[in-house]
Amino acid sequence: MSNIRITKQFSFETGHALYGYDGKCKNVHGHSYKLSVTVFGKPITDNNHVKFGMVIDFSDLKKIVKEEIVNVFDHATVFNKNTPHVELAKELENRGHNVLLVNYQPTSEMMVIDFAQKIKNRLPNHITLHSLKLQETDTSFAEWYASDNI
Ligand SMILES: Nc1nc2c(c(=O)[nH]1)N=C([C@H](O)[C@H](O)COP(=O)(O)OP(=O)(O)OP(=O)(O)O)CN2
Ligand SMILES: [Zn+2]
Repeated sequence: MSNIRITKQFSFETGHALYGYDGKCKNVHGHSYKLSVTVFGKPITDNNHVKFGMVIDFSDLKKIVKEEIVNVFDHATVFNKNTPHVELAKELENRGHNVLLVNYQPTSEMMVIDFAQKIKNRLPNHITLHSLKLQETDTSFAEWYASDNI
């Protein structure tokens, strides 16, 4: 049986600020992120299996990505907890805002690395994460490929 790649796309609205950055993105601002998740494996050949013909049910992939990423990042503002932005984050949190402190600078590159690890940890053994594409704006995106990270 052939290996087949399948992709599911997600979107979420997230705020962030790049502490120490030398451009406008040092300011708190937000993006309508688009995330494409591609996995590969062999379609199930057992015709008695409820998932017959599927590599992984799109719904099962959706559940993983929603729980690990979309539900966590959507309408949250992400700050690097290793910067003075932690003070701002605490203030916002105290005022009831949805704040996410991460251990990295929240660029698209670093976010996509984080997302890859989180998704890999949740995939069944017979399914491999092939790639992620995280689109920050219409013209800017970062990609993670398993083949680039062997
Ligand atoms: N390598 C990276 N560069 C930048 C990132 C990033 O995550 N990785 N992030 C930002 C800002 O957060 C923001 O995304 C602005 O990006 P940019 O593409 O410059 O946005 P514009 O609105 O100027 O896009 P145009 O379509 O060119 O108008 C900055 N850099
Ligand atoms: Zn930005």
